[in-house]
Amino acid sequence: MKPLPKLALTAGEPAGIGPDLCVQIAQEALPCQLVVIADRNLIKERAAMLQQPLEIIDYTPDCVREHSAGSLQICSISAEVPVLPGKLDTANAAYVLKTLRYATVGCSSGIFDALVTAPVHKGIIVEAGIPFTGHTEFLAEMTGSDVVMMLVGGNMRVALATTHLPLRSVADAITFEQLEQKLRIIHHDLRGRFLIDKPCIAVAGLNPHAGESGHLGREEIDIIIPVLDQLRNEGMNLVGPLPADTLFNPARLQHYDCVFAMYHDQGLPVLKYASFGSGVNVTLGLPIIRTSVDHGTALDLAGTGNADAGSLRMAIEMAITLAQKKHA
Ligand SMILES: NC(=O)C1=CN([C@@H]2O[C@H](COP(=O)(O)OP(=O)(O)OC[C@H]3O[C@@H](n4cnc5c(N)ncnc54)[C@H](O)[C@@H]3O)[C@@H](O)[C@H]2O)C=CC1
Ligand SMILES: NCC(=O)COP(=O)(O)O
Repeated sequence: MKPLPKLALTAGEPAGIGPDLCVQIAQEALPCQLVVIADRNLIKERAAMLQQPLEIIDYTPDCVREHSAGSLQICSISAEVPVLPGKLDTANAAYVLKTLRYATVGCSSGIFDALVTAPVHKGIIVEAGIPFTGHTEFLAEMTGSDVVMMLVGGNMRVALATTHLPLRSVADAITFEQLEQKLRIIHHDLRGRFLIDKPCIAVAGLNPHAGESGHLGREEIDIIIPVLDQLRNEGMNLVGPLPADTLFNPARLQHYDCVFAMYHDQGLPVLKYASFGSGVNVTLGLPIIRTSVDHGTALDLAGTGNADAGSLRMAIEMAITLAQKKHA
C-alpha cells in the first residue's frame, strides 16, 4: 500500500483569502494528511465568518491521519496581532514568514512530504522591513538551491527565466550562466518529477520578434542562441528562441512540454488567461516539493465566502502526485 502523503499547507497572508481557502478545502475529503500551518484562532474565526463547520484537530507529528471532510489538522503558530479580513498589517509579516519557515524545515527533515502555499502579500512583508520578493526566492535562499518558477495549467507548462524583479532589470539578468542553469533545472525536473523522458522545451526570445535578426535587440544572438546550441549539443530538445507573441498558439503548444519565458509577465498572463482558477505554481530545483496557487491574496474577497478554491485544490493534487512519485 502507498504511504499517505503528508502535506503542510501554509495559510499565507492572514488578511487575505488564504485562511478562507483552508477552511473551504477542509470541507472535502482528501487522500493525504493535510496540516495547516497557521494561527488556530484565525482559522476558527474565518470558518465562523464563512459559516462553515470545522472541527479543529491540534497537530501532533507522531499521529498520521488522513484528512476527513469538515475537519482540519492545525499546527498553530500565533499571529502577532488580531486579523481583520482585507486589512493588511505589517505587524503580522514576521508571523507569515514563521509559518513558511516551519513548514519548510518540516519538509526538509521529512516530517512532511510536500509544501503547499496559499498566497502571501509581498508588499506588506517588505513594508515591515523584511527583504522579500516571493516564496520562490525565499525557499531558494532557505534551502540553498537554484530554482525555477513554473506554472502549470490550460494544457501548458510555463517556466520563467527571471521572476520578481523590475522590468528595467530583466535584460541584465538574462545571462548565459543563468539561462543555462535554469534550463538544466527544468530539463532535470521535467524528467525526474514529471516523468517526461525527453522533454521538448520551447524557449521564448526576450525582444519583440525574438530580436528580428538583431534589429530589435541582440540578447537572442549574443546570449540565448549560444546557450541553446551548447545544451542541444548535450542532447537537450530545445526549440527557439521563438517570438513570444506567436509561440503561444494551441497548434504549436501541443508540441512543447514546457515554454521557457524570459520574464514574469511574458509567460504568466497567457497561462492565467487559459487556466485562472485551476493553475498551479510549482518550484523546480528545490530539494523539497512545493506547489502553490495561481492567484494572489485577493484582499477584496477575504471573509466573503466568494473565493474560488479551485487552484488550491489543484495545487494539493499536484503535491500528492509528486509526493507519491517520490515514494515510488
Ligand atoms: N503565490 C503567491 O503568494 C502570490 C501572491 N501574490 C500577491 O497577491 C497580492 C495581490 O495581487 P493581485 O495582483 O491583486 O492578484 P490577486 O490574484 O490577489 O487578485 C486579482 C483578481 O483576482 C481575484 N481573485 C484572486 N484569487 C481569486 C480566487 N481564488 N477566487 C476568486 N477570485 C480571485 C481577485 O478578487 C482580484 O479581482 C500581491 O501583493 C501579490 O504579491 C500574487 C500572486 C501569487
Ligand atoms: N505571479 C506568481 C507569483 O507571484 C508567485 O510567487 P511566489 O510567491 O510563489 O514566489
